[in-house]
Amino acid sequence: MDPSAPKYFTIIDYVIFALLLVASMCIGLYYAFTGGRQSTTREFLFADRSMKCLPLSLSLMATFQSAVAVIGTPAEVYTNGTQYWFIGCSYILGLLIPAHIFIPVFYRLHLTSVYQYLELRFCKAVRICGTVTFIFQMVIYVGVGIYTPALALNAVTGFHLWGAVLATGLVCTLYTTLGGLKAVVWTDVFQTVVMFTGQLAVIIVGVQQAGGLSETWVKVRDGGRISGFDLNPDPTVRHTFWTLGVGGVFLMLSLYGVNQAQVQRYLSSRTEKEAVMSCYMVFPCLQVALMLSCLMGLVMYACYGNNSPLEQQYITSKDQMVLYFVMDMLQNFPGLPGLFVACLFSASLSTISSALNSLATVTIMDLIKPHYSMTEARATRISKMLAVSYGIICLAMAYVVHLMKSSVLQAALSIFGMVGGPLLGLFCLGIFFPCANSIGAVIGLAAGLLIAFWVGIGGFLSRMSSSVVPPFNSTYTVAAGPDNITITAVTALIDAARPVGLHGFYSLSYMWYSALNSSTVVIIGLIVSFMTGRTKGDDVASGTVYPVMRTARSLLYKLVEPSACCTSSPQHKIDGHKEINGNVKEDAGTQEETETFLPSNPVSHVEQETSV
Ligand SMILES: CC(C)(CO)[C@@H](O)C(=O)NCCC(=O)O
Ligand code: NA
Repeated sequence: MDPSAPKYFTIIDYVIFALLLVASMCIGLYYAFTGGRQSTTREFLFADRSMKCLPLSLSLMATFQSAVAVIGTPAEVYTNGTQYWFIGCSYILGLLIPAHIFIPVFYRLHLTSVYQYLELRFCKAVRICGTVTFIFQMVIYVGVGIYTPALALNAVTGFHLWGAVLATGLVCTLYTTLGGLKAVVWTDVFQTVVMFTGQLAVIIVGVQQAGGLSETWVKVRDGGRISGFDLNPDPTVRHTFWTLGVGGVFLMLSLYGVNQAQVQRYLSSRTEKEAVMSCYMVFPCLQVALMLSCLMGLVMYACYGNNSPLEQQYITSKDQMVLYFVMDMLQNFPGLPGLFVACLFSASLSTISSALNSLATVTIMDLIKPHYSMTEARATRISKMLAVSYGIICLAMAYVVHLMKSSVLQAALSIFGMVGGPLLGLFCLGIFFPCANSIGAVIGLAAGLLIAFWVGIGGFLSRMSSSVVPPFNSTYTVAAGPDNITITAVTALIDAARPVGLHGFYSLSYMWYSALNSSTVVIIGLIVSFMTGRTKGDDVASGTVYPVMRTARSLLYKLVEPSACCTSSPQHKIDGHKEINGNVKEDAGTQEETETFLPSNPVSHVEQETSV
């Protein structure tokens, strides 16, 4: 069989793919006609604040796990080995910190959007800056998310590119608009199952094709694809333990700590405890997702070795490799290519739907409702119209992404770092530094975004202009053979041309973008705050600052004298009365036992939502 021949779908493949879209639509319709029939913003945007932790954790994982991860990660592991897997280390702190710092602060404030926090802590202007930045980030990201699976499918099977883009965009917009957050979360659960099943099926068949488990292992080991800890401290090396394990923590914080899509899920939990639990349960889910995609890369290597289909010019980019592999290896298994394509689109649908719902939420809660008084029914109608509009905007964005060319994984993670990083810095400035003021916050955010785009775009352009040099430094030796000499030569060349000055700055690993940009916001924010008259402790709305020193002291106290652990709760300061839009609200968190705090009267939440 000619390996360069286009691979075609059988009828079963089309049926499986269609089933995915139909099932997702049905879940949307179900939630459109049950419960409160999506007639309030509380139901449409917050799933009645009644979600349990299991569906939430799967949904939290699915939100930032799109086709980008499903096809980008294996391609990365195929070309550069398993170093990327160390990003899994960053999940520990990247989830513990949100669970114990961000969730308690946000949940107890009964926020309607995470940007409302910025108004409580700083002022309205900071809130709007945060919202606009978020919208910008998510619209670009969704563009990448819609376009990626469609492009891969088109390149490998000849499936109509814009047909696939339109089908995903429209189906997703429809069920998001009809079924609200409940539909978004439950389709996420269903789609996660499809995603894992598809990946697992391909891995199993792939191992079989490669000649069994031990054969697979020997091939990837001999091919140098198993990477050890790379402890090179050089921040310009793309992937090392430090860039992934430490830089990755900041990336994770920007996604799982302060991103509206995720915070909205925490806020829609029945209780704070359930929100914290869901955050904990994301950990194993994310590890499974990471493992499956890394294994897929290894299996692919075991099957093709160094004769990649890219090398043989059957495909034109790294990002088409996974799908080519699936169509190539799974030809004799009718239905499996369809299952994998369903897996790919599941990954993207779950991302797009979360993004559309969160975009509608911030637009109505942060940009529209504070300025116009309106009835609940009208607000819900507008939210639905917003979800549709953002669906269309993101489709348009897919076309813009079509015009850019970059490895999708790096592109997506760079967007998170360049736009999500400064936002993370803004929230950290508010939560950890009581002295920071509004002017500091706005100028800090602006400075963070400026540095982000300077380094991000500078790096992109300088990589473009020097594209003869591979964009990565491989620190392990690739398979022994005559090629070794050229590889050594190239490595020496890279070392000789070790970037200095501005170029050193531009060649910063994209995995550090989040850390760099969030620190810029905090540092500039603090400097400006001190220059313009820092906020005095009493002027900060209570509940908006996390008592770092107090917590540290009580932790220390616990260590020294374990019996005294129950007498001092570190969270005393983040409760009490606080002002929301001029009304002093009773906060249930004033109770001594914050652990047992349950929102006893759900009706009061409705009032708060509509009062904003
Ligand atoms: C963001 C992480 C690292 C963790 O969630 C991972 O899911 C990932 O690499 N995502 C890439 C972006 C995407 O899949 O859309
Ligand atoms: Na997803």
